[in-house]
Amino acid sequence: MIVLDQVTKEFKSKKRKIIGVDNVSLTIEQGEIYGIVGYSGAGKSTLLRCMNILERPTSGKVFVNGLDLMTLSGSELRSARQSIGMIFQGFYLVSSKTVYENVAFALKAAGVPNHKIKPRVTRLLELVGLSDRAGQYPAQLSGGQKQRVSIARALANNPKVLLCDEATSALDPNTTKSILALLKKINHELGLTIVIITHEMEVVKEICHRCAVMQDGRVIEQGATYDIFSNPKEALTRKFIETVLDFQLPEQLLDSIDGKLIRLHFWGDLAADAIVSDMLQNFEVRGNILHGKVEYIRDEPLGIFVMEIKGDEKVTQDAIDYLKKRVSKVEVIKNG
Ligand SMILES: Nc1ncnc2c1ncn2[C@@H]1O[C@H](COP(=O)(O)OP(=O)(O)OP(=O)(O)O)[C@@H](O)[C@H]1O
Repeated sequence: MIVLDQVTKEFKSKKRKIIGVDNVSLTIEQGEIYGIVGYSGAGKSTLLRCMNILERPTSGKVFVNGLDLMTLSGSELRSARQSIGMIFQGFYLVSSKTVYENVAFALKAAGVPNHKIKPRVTRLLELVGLSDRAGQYPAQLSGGQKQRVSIARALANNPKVLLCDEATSALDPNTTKSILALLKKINHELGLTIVIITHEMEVVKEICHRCAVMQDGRVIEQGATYDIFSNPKEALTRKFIETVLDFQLPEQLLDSIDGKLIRLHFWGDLAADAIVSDMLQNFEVRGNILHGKVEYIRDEPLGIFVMEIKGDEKVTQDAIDYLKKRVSKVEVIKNG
């Protein structure tokens, strides 16, 4: 479990003071995958680095697994960091060492006796799907494979927490998916708490149980990923969501619509088609579905349909009221 209590990080240069993280309080539960999303400069990296005191907060408290990290001495902090693994966008593998040696190095540095190193590295390479690459050098690996080595290295000393700094940002979409699947597996099998910072909402949608949105050093919105996707409160959150769930209709089509245009949200397992066809049978209106899609947030369905309804004003309103009682959310986008 990670608790950040009113954490602020200021950077001072001769000329000015920059606030990287501004009074952030967050609780990340043991065993969850937590995403922190924001544009470049929002303070994500700084916040993540405050979680293992690679960046020492100017004020506030940081607790990881019950330890108050700000009060630890240098050597206590080094030992506490063994239970906090970290991976990066740039992998940071040692190019002159093989895959096996890169992982073994983390164990040697932690003082693990030699006879325990080989079985441990073998198990870790198996876990990340690289058993057949042990003797290869980083230059012989793809980006996804390099990230797998860095995950094995980060897990070497059995951490309870894994911090991921834009871990998939340098990878193509398919490789990103396979690395996210690996992180999901590790979270599930080892019960590891995973914190991911990213500017890609797709990453959050795919694997995060909960997430926070950052802007100008502050957390402006946080919650369960499904709630954030289905009912975002802040304009910036909506903007991030639109990068994944794009329901914009072409201007030309919008101009040609003379009925009422509505957007229907179906949360969970509501049967969208059945509800819409019931409405059309019960009310004398014509309906035309212009856009309809079911997306999966982690593994939970979220359906969004955009439709035009035409008919007598009163009957149309009754039809919309009928829908409001049956679907999760109805928005009138254009009044016609
Ligand atoms: N060492 C530093 N010295 C001075 N300013 C810094 C330092 N590190 C970060 N900052 C500033 O703090 C703010 C937050 O930066 P940070 O790197 O945490 O943002 P980010 O959301 O991770 O962005 P990116 O994805 O581009 O890394 C920025 O204004 C940045 O310029």
